[in-house]
Amino acid sequence: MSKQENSRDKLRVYEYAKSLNMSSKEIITILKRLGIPVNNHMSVMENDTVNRVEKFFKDVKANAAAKRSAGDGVSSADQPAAKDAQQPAKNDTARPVQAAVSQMSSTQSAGQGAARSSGSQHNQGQNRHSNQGQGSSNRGGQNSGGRQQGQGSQQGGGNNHPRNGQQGGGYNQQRSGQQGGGHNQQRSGQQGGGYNQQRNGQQAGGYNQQRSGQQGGQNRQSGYGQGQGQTANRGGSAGGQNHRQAGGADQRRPVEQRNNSGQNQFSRAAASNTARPAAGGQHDQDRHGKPAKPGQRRFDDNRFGGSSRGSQNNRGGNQRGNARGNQRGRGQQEPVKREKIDNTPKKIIVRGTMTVGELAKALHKDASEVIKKLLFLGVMATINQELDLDAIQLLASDYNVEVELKIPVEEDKFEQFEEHDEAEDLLGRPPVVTIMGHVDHGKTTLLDAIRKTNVTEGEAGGITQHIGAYQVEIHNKKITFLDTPGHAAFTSMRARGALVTDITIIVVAADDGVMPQTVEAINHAKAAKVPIIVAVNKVDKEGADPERIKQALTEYELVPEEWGGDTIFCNISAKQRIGLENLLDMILLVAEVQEFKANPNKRARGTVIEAELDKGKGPVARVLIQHGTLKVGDSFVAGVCFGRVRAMVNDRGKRLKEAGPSTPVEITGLTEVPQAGDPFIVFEDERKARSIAEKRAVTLRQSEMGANVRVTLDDLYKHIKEGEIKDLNVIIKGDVQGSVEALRGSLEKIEIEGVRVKILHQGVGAITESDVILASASNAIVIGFNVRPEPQAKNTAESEKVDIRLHSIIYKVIEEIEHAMKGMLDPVFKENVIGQAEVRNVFKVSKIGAIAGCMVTSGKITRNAQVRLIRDGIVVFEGNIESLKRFKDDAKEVAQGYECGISLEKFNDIKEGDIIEAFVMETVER
Ligand SMILES: Nc1nc2c(ncn2[C@@H]2O[C@H](COP(=O)(O)OP(=O)(O)OP(=O)(O)O)[C@@H](O)[C@H]2O)c(=O)[nH]1
Repeated sequence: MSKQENSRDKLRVYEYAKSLNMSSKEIITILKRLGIPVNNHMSVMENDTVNRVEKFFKDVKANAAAKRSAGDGVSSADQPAAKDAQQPAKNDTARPVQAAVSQMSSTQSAGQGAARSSGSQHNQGQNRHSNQGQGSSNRGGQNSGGRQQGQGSQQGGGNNHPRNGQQGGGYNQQRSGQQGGGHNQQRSGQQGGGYNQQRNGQQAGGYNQQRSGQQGGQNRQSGYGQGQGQTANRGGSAGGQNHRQAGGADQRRPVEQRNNSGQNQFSRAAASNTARPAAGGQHDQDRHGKPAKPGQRRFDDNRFGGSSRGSQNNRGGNQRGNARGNQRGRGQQEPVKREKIDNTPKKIIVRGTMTVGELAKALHKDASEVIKKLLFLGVMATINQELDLDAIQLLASDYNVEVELKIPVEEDKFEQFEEHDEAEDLLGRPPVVTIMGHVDHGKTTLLDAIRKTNVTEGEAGGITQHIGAYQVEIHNKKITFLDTPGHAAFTSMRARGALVTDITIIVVAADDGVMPQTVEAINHAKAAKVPIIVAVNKVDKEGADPERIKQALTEYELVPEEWGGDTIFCNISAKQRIGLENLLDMILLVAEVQEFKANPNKRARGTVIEAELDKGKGPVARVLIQHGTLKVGDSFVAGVCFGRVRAMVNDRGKRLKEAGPSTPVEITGLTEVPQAGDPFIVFEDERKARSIAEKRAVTLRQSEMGANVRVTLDDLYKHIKEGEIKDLNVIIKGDVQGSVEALRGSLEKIEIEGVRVKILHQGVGAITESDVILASASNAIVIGFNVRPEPQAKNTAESEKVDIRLHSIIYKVIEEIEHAMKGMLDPVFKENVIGQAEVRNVFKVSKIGAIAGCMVTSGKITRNAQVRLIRDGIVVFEGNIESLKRFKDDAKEVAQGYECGISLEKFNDIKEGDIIEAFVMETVER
């Protein structure tokens, strides 16, 4: 208590508990019982709290005293030692409290529960004995161990006495219940007999074994306590027996003590027997399953009883042996505390999360001890529970153990690692170039022309292989070209997290000019922040006007250098092979400025450009090495596949033993076919590669099943609030340039809480798959203004979880975006397209107007659905159905695969080939 007084203002639960020789958990339990809020052992106890707890103790003591005095009358008949047993109680204020706590803490672990119940079955006899034991040891006053026992039994004693005559079980139940997981262990380090009693129950399965091994001396002295403890520990099927046996043994042991040192054990035993004939008899019955002769019994109990226990639990047996030895040698004076050798390591190396068991092993601790510590931290953990780094560090610091983190990043998420190289390890590497542009502007011709123009000497004559990329050499410098032209391929790789391109070449045919896909390509390159070189192609053609191209591209912020901009323009003819060298020089120039570098002296990392199942070679992957050097025999992971490089060839079909940064190679030796865009990385051995690939496969499946990770207007506000989003990326597609421009202008004006709308791409026409892929790669939303997504785009949007918003009124778009940014999107309606019908014929009927003879191509058309008429991806009408007929009859709905006649309310301009899309508005829960 003095401690409290000294530092009352900052008294923590554990300090208070310590001052009472109790565990924090017990105090916490009391606090909770008293309705005082408490978090853990570190919680501060206010004066008032301490007073209330002390009052609680007093009440408990008073109750116990009352019970004792009531019980004395009963117990004195069978237990002459009972009074003595009470005396030590006075010395130990904590004990009754513990008993009280034990009563309360019935919500302990299952193991404890088991222990408790078995204890209660077997302990009836024990209780009685323990009381006797206490009593006699106290009377003798020979040793403190005896006294402690007395204390321990006293709590029980108080409760027991009345029960002894009637039922010993109650007492034990309490005691055993009292002791939750690890507490008792700790306590046993400090205390003798009384403890052990408690430990007994406390320790379901295993704990005690160790404990008792360490604390033989104490246990011995405490006698019955020890016995109980051991028996409880042993638990399991033998538990029942053990209890009984222990009971017998325990009973005797205190008697030995009592009967004092110097006498031989047998006679002591005999004395003890005579002291409690009834109890002894009962025990023996328990133990042997039949009544035995008293004299023999005692001998057996002391010796063989002990060893029989020992045979079930070697440590227990030894312990007892030691204890006996100690007892004799020391004349039962002092409880011998065997020094616990502290083999706690100074430092542990942590390579990631660990299970409780693993951590305990690393700390050279008993798992139960670690579990106990976790309990104090408010974490219920099992031995197989994984602990995160914080928990590991916290626990280690509790043991004063330093933690050295050697975490090789999360190896299974290797695409997220950033390569860190010392500047001196970095060497120049060839730039990786992608060619993009509008259809037929000459991308393929250019790729072929470059490939043929520059064949590396020495490799000349090799068979050109299509491996998704190739290298050319000019002025002794290499350039790598990815030979899948087109921005869709480029962006779908980017959407998969692969950034392989260093430079993009936008090919524009000088005779054609800037076309929609040229703009798309520019926007894709810009979104990926990759430098652009414009190749004005087909300059050989009549009517070619490169200047016009330059002019047109200024609109897209591609301003030629001669006009004060920073974009390189090269006039070429891919077909005539004019200007190619200049183009390659320009690529090298950009590369020089950008200083593309990599460390070739480490394990390889790259990206799968293509992969397929080859009939002869099995799974084949074409990989662009981006860091390090790939060697034949290397084990690797590609996406969720793993393998070992069996053979490696370059784009000339030449077999390579190793390949450095920016080299495209085709490798065999995979177990499965990865996907284009998959990350590729080498691991030290195949076993590791396999386990990482397996982990990745699981993660992939989980993420596929998981929630939408892309931004949608519905969760935009959440992302903004969490600071994840600074720009809302938007792609606009509209029916006419005017409305697209108007929409762009209005959207760009929006700025809410520092978040702005950034238009990544805009265009006229239906929403294409390429738009969706760009949105997916750039975490953008797509706004369709009077346009619809193409079927393929719709599917991709669904699979990529890209949010497409379709509107026909500008202010509604603005309102929706603004509301989304403010987190105020009304939980109103969401359009649900229920079906589409294709107009096959149009019949003009006087008075009625146009009737569209349709085929329902998907879903269904219902009479009361709203509809929109779509022509070439553009919405030309939105309204209601006037009539829906199957042949001559009105129909409520017409399903997919059936023909029907549809007339639209106040709209007759229906044409063959139009699509009638039916939709209903549904309320959506946000
Ligand atoms: N006159 C002339 N024709 C060219 C030139 N480059 C390409 N062509 C022709 O333009 C046509 C289209 O060329 P491709 O290389 O197939 O164009 P692309 O951009 O790859 O086309 P897609 O693969 O459909 O996107 C072919 O008939 C080529 O012969 C050039 O420099 N001059």
